[in-house]
Amino acid sequence: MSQKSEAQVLDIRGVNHAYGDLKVLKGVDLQVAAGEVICLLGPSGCGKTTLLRLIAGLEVLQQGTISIAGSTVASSSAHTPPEKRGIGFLFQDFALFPHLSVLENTAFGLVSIRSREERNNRAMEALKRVGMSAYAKSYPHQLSGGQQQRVALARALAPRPSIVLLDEPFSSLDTRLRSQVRDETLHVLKHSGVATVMVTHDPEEAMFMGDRIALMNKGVIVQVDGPVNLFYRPVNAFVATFFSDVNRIEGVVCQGKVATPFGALDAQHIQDNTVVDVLFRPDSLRLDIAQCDIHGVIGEVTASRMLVGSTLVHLRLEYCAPSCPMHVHARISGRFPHPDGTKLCVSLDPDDVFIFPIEDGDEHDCQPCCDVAGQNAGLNCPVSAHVPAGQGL
Ligand SMILES: Nc1ncnc2c1ncn2[C@@H]1O[C@H](COP(=O)(O)OP(=O)(O)OP(=O)(O)O)[C@@H](O)[C@H]1O
Repeated sequence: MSQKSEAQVLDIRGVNHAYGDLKVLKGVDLQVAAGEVICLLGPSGCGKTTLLRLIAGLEVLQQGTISIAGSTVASSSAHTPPEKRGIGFLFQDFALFPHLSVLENTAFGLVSIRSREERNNRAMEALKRVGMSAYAKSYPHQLSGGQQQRVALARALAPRPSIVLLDEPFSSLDTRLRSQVRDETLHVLKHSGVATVMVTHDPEEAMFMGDRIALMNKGVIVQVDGPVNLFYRPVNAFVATFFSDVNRIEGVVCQGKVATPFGALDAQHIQDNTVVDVLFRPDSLRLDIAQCDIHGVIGEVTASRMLVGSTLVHLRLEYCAPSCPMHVHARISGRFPHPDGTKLCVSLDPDDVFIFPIEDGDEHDCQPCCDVAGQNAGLNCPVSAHVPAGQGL
């Protein structure tokens, strides 16, 4: 390993990787600091596992460099084998050896320690950290899924690695156990001060676990940021739609504005005639049994469904009807008392709206349309759709 003086524990620069003609990673840069948990998130096939395998050394790097704790472990001319990279692994299926006890499993990666007693002490220390020391003599088949996961975490941490790599570590656990185990895992990782890279395809899990999230799409990191910025300051429609359901209105910027049922929204930063997505989350809509002012539009409840702690309300907006029928979802906290068919005033806080040019959209000429009051507003008539979370646009 060649020496470098890098402040970050993990430093990935300019990584490109292909399987035959399939370009899987395209110019990936990523840095991870000690004690930081970073989640690689993205749709199936975007390249998360390939990136993790390259960091681990399970895949030979084709282009770029990967440095760990200041040493280059992979480049076009160097490949440090996985066992010499100072990495701990935690896989989906935990990969515990069935014929070894919990203590023996945990001590497995400590071969560099000659003294058996010292190895066992170190393994016990790791088991204590995850609350499993009382099970040291048990075998994996005698443990629950959550206990097996804790042993696997102890085994990953026992050699005191600089980085732990976790590949969908909670996916084999049922929903209730999963939230408990991931909470415990987060505390253990943060307490140990190790740098962590975790692959997940679940946005909520990434937000729960990650100090930062690298959101990937088609082999590229689209945005790497803290969960709050990803949620409230998405760089494009893909990011905005990945973390929650959104309502989508397609419109055209005319005179620096885009027409919506909630009034003409400011889009000065986008060129006139550009086709745009206007995106807003269901919980950004306000529903009132009251007269609408210029910022609201009448909506008829077509259905409502109680979810955990909130209700999703389906609404048909009376906007330019029948030429622009609009279906939107609102999410209100707790129970929704109104039956289907109720007419409500639906309004939207303009600060909760994201407007992005549609990347492959054609330019449209501005055509006269109607405003909230049904008058000609000189703006294009938009169309609406609802985008489920995790799909991306
Ligand atoms: N060994 C391989 N040989 C050929 N193609 C591969 C190989 N491994 C992965 N791929 C392809 O590379 C692309 C990226 O795969 P990768 O497993 O990195 O994605 P991912 O984001 O982890 O997906 P998932 O969430 O479904 O696991 C996919 O199209 C996959 O089919």
